[in-house]
Amino acid sequence: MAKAKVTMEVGNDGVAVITFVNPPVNALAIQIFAGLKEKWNEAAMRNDVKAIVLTGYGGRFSGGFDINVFEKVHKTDDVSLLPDVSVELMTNIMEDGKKPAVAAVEGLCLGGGLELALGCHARIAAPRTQLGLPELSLGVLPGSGGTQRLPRLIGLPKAIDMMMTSKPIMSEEGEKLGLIDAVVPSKELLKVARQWALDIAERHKPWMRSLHRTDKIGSLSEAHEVLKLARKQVKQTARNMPQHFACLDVIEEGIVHGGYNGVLKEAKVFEDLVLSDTSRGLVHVFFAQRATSKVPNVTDIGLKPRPVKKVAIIGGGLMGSGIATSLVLSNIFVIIKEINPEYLQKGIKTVEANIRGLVARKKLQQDKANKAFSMVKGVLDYSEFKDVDMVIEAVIENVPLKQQIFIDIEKVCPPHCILASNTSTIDLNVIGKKTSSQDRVIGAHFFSPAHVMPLLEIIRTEKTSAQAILDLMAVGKTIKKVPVVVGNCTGFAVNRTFFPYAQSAQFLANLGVDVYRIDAQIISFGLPIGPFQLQDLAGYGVAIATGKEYSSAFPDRIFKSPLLDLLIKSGRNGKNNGKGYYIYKKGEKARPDPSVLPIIEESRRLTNIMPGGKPISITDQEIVEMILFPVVNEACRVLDEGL
Ligand SMILES: C[C@H](O)CC(=O)SCCNC(=O)CCNC(=O)[C@H](O)C(C)(C)COP(=O)(O)OP(=O)(O)OC[C@H]1O[C@@H](n2cnc3c(N)ncnc32)[C@H](O)[C@@H]1OP(=O)(O)O
Repeated sequence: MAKAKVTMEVGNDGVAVITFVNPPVNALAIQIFAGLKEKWNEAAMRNDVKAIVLTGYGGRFSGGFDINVFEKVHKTDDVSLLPDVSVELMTNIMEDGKKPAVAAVEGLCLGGGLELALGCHARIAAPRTQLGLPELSLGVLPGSGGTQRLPRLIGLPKAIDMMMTSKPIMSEEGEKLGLIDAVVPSKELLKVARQWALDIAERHKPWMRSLHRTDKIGSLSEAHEVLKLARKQVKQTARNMPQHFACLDVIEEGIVHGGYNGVLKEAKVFEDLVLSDTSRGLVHVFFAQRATSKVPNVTDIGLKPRPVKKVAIIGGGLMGSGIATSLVLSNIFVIIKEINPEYLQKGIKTVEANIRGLVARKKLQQDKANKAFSMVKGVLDYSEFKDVDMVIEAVIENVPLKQQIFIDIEKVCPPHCILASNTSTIDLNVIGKKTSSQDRVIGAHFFSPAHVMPLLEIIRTEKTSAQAILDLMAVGKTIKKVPVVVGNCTGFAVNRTFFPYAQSAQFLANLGVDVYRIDAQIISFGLPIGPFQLQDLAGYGVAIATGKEYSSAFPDRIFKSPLLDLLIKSGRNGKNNGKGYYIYKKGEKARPDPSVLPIIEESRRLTNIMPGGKPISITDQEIVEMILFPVVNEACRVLDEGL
């Protein structure tokens, strides 16, 4: 990787083009800011420079501030490692400087990158450039004036939405909103930006300082209403996220006391947030997610992923149809095999419903949906398996059935075909035992709903070849999942880590703690639903089947509760039949079902673990710890065993 640097070239037209160079995403490292300051000051001083164009090297403007610096701050607790650029560089030198500056943005323009562009006096973009302020997803807020300048350019509601969701928009939308002054073909980007900068210098175009604008913000009372609504939404969607509330406070400061005061408060709050536990956690997640794409002896031995164009899914149930949906949405041809026309029809209909759901939620355009519909085909036998590149078996968790399927597919598929199973618990060596192709046997564990959840757990055995692992990782990336390669054990890494979660919840319920209180505390801690509602959603059959696997694999740390059996006996099966710990009615929110309480009482009577026969007294904090600490312990075991 080239060393981070900033270059400047002054043309005969009197425009200085300042370029920052730090591939692959031109992250704004400390030396980039130092270089920018130096070059900007030089351009300001030189008589032959009339205007400035700011751009990024290699077709990507910038992926934002260098996140490695956050990591260093987290290790040292030393916030002085953060560059102090918001006021001095971006406001005083750039925005209030004596020469006009135009940002020429392309590819990526995120975080601090967009903030640099906002500090310029106009922005020209190439088509489909991503523009966004994703800082909240790292536990911080935009720290270089973004909280102040973005609302002033595009209005409060849209600016708040972009910051709260951390989702980028495209330059075409940016142009409509007033964030971008013109979208031009990539090859004309610099030419147009240069001319634009000269036009500003000669007063043919307005010299706009974003921080001084007020025209898009509306009246104070309107702004208060927008902020009130935003706070209400955050309470529902991110109630434990300090950065969301802090960001709204900082925006409000600028609305009430002016942009400059907003920038000052922003810088102060930014430092506080960098040191928060939330930021430490989310920055860890950022690097950890990327580290998953580097697997020793797989991604570093010069192998190239082979193309996977056609995939067969065996079983068109909830998982199979969800996986099929993911694949066809990424232009991979899918055949779904079922055992009878009725099941097959149901599977195909589920794929169609999944795709239609995305269109209805405006996440997919109709023409792309039509293309996806055309990529899936249902079959009842193996005759179309002769040219598939991968099979993903997604039938019920039944060892003999899976073994037979693997014997069959080994016979009918081409020799390069990857033989994958979507099992969530069963040992892959057992599944592939009766084949002689164990180097091609691999786990492809998706999470329900498979077309929505990003995680793809890839399970390797000692015999799985590096090529098969690499191919599945590449498919995972193509279908926009986060593929994580793990070792083979009961429950693999994810469910193995989480089995104590349901166990502890059952343990507490049998100790007399109210199940709805437990769910509420876990939600309040930040999980989307609690353990009992999760059981309702997954169905009790799954919990009982997997529970048996864990009992035999880890007998020394199992709590056996009769509650699920009692629930099933009383005709309950969770969301499936509308009756579980909660009542489920179409179109209504799930609500607690008081008639379940005698069944829980019966379970308590049978387990008889309440001290003195009375419910234990426990604080809310202890509930969270009793449920999640065992999960942390199990995660440590998973790491310790090298899985
Ligand atoms: C003061 C400011 O307000 C504060 C900030 O700006 S905070 C930073 C805000 N920016 C962000 O959150 C963007 C983070 N980056 C991303 O979302 C994505 O990397 C991206 C959309 C830019 C590119 O995605 P993609 O092309 O898939 O590449 P991806 O694999 O993620 O990244 C490529 C490499 O660049 C690194 N990288 C990406 N953005 C980075 C950043 N802002 N800082 C440091 N490294 C970064 C990645 O770690 C990865 O490194 P690796 O190859 O060694 O693993």
